[in-house]
Amino acid sequence: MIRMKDIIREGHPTLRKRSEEVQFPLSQEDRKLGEDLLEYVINSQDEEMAQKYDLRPGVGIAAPQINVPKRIFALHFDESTGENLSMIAVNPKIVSHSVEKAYLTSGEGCLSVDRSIPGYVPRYARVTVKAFNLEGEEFKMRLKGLPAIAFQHELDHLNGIMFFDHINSQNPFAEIENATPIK
Ligand SMILES: O=CN(O)CCNC(=O)c1cccc(Cl)c1Cl
Ligand code: NI
Repeated sequence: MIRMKDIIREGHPTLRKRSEEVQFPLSQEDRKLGEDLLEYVINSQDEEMAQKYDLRPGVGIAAPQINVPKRIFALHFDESTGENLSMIAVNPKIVSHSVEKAYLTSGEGCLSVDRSIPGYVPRYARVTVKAFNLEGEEFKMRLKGLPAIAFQHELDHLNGIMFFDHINSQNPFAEIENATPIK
C-alpha cells in the first residue's frame, strides 16, 4: 500500500515533469499502479486506516506524486461529502470547459507540499472530461463543484503544475473575475 514515505515533495524534479501517456492494454504494473492510487485515497479518508498508517487525507492522488511520471490519477469522494464519484483516470483530458471560473474559499492543499499556502486557486467552474479506465474503455463526464476542482488539481500534476502556481502572488485573496466561490 502507498504510505506517506512514498510521496515525493516539493523540490523533487518529477513534480515538475510532464508525465507520459500510458499504452493499452495496460501492463500488470500499470494496472496495479492505478489500483494502489485509488486505494491510497480511500484509505486516507478512513479514520482508522489514516490513523493506523499515518496517512494525510486527500480526495485524489496522481502517479507523479509517488515518482511515477505516468498519466494516471485517482479521485474518490466519500458519499458523506455528498459527491458520488470514484475513479481511476488514465490519459485524462479536459475536452471543454466553462468560461466561468470557480475556486475553493478554503484554498487548496497537496500531499506533495508540506506547508500551507493560502490563497484562491482559480479553476474552471465546469469541465467536460475524457479518460480511460483500467480496462481501456473511454469514459466522458461533465464535472462541476469540488469534483471539477479536484480533477483539475490532479490533471495539473500530470503536467508538472502545482496548485500554488495559480495563486495571485500580488494578492492571494484578490477577487477573481467571473468566478464562483465554493465553500
Ligand atoms: O493531488 C492530490 N493531493 O495532493 C491530495 C491532497 N490534496 C487534496 O486532497 C486537495 C485539497 C484541497 C483541494 C483540492 Cl483540489 C485537493 Cl486535490
Ligand atoms: Ni496534489
